[in-house]
Amino acid sequence: MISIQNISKTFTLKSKTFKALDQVNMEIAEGDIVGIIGSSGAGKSTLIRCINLLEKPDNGAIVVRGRDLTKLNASELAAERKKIGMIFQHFNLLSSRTVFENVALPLELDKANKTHIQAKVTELLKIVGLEHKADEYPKNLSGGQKQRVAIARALANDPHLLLCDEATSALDPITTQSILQLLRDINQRLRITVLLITHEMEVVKAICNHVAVIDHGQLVAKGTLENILFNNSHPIIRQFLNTKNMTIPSDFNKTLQSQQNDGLFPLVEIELNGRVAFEDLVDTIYHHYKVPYKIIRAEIEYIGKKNFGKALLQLQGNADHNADVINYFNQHKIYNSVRGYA
Ligand SMILES: Nc1ncnc2c1ncn2[C@@H]1O[C@H](COP(=O)(O)OP(=O)(O)OP(=O)(O)O)[C@@H](O)[C@H]1O
Repeated sequence: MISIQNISKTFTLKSKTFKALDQVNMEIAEGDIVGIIGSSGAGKSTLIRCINLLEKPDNGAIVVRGRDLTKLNASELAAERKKIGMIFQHFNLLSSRTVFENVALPLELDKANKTHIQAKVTELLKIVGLEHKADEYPKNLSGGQKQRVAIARALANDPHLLLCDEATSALDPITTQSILQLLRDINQRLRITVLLITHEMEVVKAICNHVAVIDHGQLVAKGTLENILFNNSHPIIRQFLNTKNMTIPSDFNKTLQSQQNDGLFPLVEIELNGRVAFEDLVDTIYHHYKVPYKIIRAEIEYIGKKNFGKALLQLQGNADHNADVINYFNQHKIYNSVRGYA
């Protein structure tokens, strides 16, 4: 268990002070994969760096497995830090060392013997799928491979916690997915708690079971991914959700009008928030409100047992019945907007 208790951090630059973290409280259970999401400058990196005391918080406690890291002396802190791995956006590998030597570095610093280093590095390179690259130098690796080396290095001292600072931000989408899968695999196989910071909701959705949202140095929301998406009216959360309008297919767009006229039906875009299953929603529209409909587009995903996403529906009932359906959306806090009539 990691308990972040009332952490604040102020930076001073040219006699100006800036509060990067403001009384942040957070509990992280062992085995969780927690995503910390926030805009640029929100304080994500500062928070993650406070957890292993790369930044010393102004006040508050960082309690890791029962010990408050802010109260430890230098050698005690060094010992605790060994059990907290960290990876970075730009990998931070040593270019003059081979893949094997990069991964071996923490073990060498720890004065491990050669036999142990050989066995451990071989095992770690196997976990990250890079046994065949042991003798390569970082310059000959792809971004994804470099991050795998960095992950292997971060695991060298058998950490219980892995901190990931924008670990996939420099990678393309496919490589991002493979690194996220590797992190999930490590979390499950090695029972390592993972804390990752990102500005991408897709990263959070891909692997995190808990989410914390940080804005201007304050924790503005935290909970399971399902809960965060369920209570999605917070402006910062909305900023991270795909709130762009759906594209209306060209056949509908051609005849789209802004006013209701005879023979035209409203195109209603809805945002599913987990309160109503899409299957039940369309069933209600048809059977309860007796409104025929067309599903023009739908981008729906299940997270846990709840569905989220968007759909564009054409309601083909009479004006009163269509209005009843829209009222039903409003009652269930389903964001909706009439995009036009076609
Ligand atoms: N060492 C420092 N000295 C002065 N100000 C700092 C320092 N580190 C961070 N800050 C400031 O603290 C604020 C939070 O920075 P931080 O890097 O934690 O944000 P972030 O959410 O990780 O942003 P990004 O996603 O852009 O990396 C920013 O305004 C930043 O300029």
